[in-house]
Amino acid sequence: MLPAVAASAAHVRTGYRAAVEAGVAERLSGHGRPRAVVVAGVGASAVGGDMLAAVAGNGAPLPIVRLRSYQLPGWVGATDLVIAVSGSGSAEETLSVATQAVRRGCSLLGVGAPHSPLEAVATQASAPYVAVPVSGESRANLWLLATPLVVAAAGLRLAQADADLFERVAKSLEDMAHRCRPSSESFINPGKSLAMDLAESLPMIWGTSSVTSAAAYRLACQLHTNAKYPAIYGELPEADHNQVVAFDGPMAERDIFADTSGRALRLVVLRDVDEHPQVKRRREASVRLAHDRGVPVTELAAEGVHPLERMATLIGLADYASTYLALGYAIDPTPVSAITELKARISP
Ligand SMILES: O=P(O)(O)OC[C@H]1O[C@@H](O)[C@@H](O)[C@@H](O)[C@@H]1O
Repeated sequence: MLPAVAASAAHVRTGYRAAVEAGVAERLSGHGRPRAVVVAGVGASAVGGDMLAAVAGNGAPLPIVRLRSYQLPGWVGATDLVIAVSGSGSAEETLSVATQAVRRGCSLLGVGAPHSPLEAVATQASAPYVAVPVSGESRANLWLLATPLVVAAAGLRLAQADADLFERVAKSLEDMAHRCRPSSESFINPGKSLAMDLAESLPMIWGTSSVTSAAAYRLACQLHTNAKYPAIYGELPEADHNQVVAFDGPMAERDIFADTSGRALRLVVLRDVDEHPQVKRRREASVRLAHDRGVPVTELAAEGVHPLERMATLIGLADYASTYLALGYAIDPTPVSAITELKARISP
């Protein structure tokens, strides 16, 4: 998994080139804006939808809906764009949605493995398809799958994203890869030190904007799949209306992992420069509340100007930390046997 994480910068460059070669921006800008954009995908392939929505931001002139299931909502029709993303090109939920989109006459854009069932659906519908050279698990190819979606957002004029931006993002992921390289010791390696913070804890991971919430969800999912580890995802302000009460609960009072004193619960807050002023106040107050109750807190700040750069700093770190946490527990980060077994159990 570590080599795949280290390849993130290369994946941004390859994903960008693939999207440009497939003419994504031109093909999407040629039709005028759709009424709504639906991004369909599950697991790691769905994260690009969160990233697209975050780069488009709150001021987006149309709804951007993330769909992580089988059925296209009834309101979706011919004036809408459905973007179907699947690393393998064969996730049943995504294929089901892509097929319904074609049947309803929606515009379709596919992103995923070449020569896959998803490519066949797109090709048969004469829809654009960005074939990216996915190798192994989709989560190890996030940037190959997500970068074309940001190119699509730029094509739809939902975000500013040019070649320079993708190069800056690639450089920032390279920088993270250097700082998190295996030979670098924990005290200067942010990936290892975050893994040490998370170890022996039940992390409650909060985003404070669409940018850092996308990264928070990615961190939680990477903890599950790489480290086979539980985590609770939340975002402010919503988490202040429910999850915050866990600061007073049993997980905050004792360490379920050991007989030693200490606390299981840990609050992990992913900060952003672009927070609603009330969310900023809520974040500061929540962190103080956690401190007052002795709940340990890890605060991480997204760095950069463009939302994609800010997501890259946190996602790059999340990918390393989750892999180092797995390795710290002597767990192989790559296999996901529970998912494989589950798929086998429901296969006809
Ligand atoms: O990413 P695709 O291939 O669409 O598959 C969807 C998801 O399937 C799951 O069961 C896992 O394997 C995920 O890593 C993957 O993202």
